[in-house]
Amino acid sequence: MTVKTLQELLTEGVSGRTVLVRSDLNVPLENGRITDAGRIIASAPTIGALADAGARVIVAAHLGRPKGAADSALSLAPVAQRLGDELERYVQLAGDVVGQDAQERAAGLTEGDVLLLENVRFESRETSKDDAERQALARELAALTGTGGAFVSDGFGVVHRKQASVFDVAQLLPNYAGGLVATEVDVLTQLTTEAARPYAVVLGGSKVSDKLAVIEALAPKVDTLVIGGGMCFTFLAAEGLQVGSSLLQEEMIDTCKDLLDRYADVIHLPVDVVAADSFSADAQTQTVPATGIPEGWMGLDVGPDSVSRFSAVLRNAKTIFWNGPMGVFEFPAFAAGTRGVAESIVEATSKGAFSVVGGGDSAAAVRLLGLPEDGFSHISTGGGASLEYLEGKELPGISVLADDTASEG
Ligand SMILES: Nc1ncnc2c1ncn2[C@@H]1O[C@H](COP(=O)(O)OP(=O)(O)OP(=O)(O)O)[C@@H](O)[C@H]1O
Ligand SMILES: O=C(O)[C@H](O)COP(=O)(O)O
Repeated sequence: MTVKTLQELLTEGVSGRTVLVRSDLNVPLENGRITDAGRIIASAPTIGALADAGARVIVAAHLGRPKGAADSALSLAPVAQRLGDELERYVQLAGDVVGQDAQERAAGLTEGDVLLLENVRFESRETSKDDAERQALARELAALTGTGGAFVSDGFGVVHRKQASVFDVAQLLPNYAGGLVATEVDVLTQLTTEAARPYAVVLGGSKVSDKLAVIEALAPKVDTLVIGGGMCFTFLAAEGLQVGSSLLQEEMIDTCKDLLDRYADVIHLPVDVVAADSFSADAQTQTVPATGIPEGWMGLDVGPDSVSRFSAVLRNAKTIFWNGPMGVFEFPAFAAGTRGVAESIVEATSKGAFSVVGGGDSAAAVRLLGLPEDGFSHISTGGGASLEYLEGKELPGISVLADDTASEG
């Protein structure tokens, strides 16, 4: 498998060529303001290196999940501005994805210019299940690069999606792995091939259904699997406990029961929870044992005893992968579990452990809670993508890079 790197493209020379870069600039927004620019900051070096080398750079990216039509609330305008600040150069924003404005702007680019296309998911063909529809959009994206064009895949957070700007376009242009994708793959490979023991995985977040496959894949390979966040209540219910009105995926209870039977020694669940009488920042709260969540109350964070137990294991781990917050960290009253677990991971890292944070929300939690980013060995830009990589699934946006027919043609 030959995957060409950004460095190889730069060595070939990009001056005067148009390079299409797929980045993951899907950042959280609140009232149109970016609350965490991590993905923009991580994407800037590849775009900057190409622009500095004289390429005409066109960036394709998505924001949120628009329904295949323009939606002003999901415009990339704030992202273009922030990316420009990061690159210290003007980033133009096209008014569409492959329409007249994008075409005219692409044709007018000069060396070192950066053009961000409007949210690529405003085009319904981007996410279409119909190969022909996606390929048609991919042809229009590739056409923006004109003669001598190239494609750089740098949106690690989206490489698990078989979408036009991630997968199909890579088959139409000489393709290269961007610096961010290369780094992410290198780091995650260390977790799958040479993890030092004890190896602990911490999973939280809200959807147990999304993470069951990764639990199934990782449980036999790790020493400890800590489960917190909204997903722990389906496991607690599988142990026969009452979980009040906590998040519960009833259809998953049997599967969780089966996992608990098979991996009883590996899986660690909370022993206490911070319960609330409503899902709000100023709810009434009480800390209760996991065996005694009152009717009508919902667990919104793991409790202090759970944090102590989780921390005792995590402090001694040599490899740690963490995906998903332990509680509703966005509300200060329910942030202590996430903070406590994160601090133990930082402590383990300072003693030599290799730690990776994967997941948009977990990475945002690290920054929003003011934890030191350099306290972790690596903060991945990919949530679903890093989980699917660890599950051993094929990632379309990576495997397509091995198909270098376009580069040889
Ligand atoms: N006990 C809980 N009840 C309800 N929601 C919770 C609970 N604990 C955590 N959450 C919510 O889970 C959300 C994060 O879940 P998610 O599974 O999306 O995390 P992630 O994998 O880090 O993110 P991403 O999928 O964006 O990469 C947060 O918004 C948090 O508030
Ligand atoms: O936020 C993410 O995990 C990536 O940007 C992918 O977004 P998606 O889950 O909407 O495809």
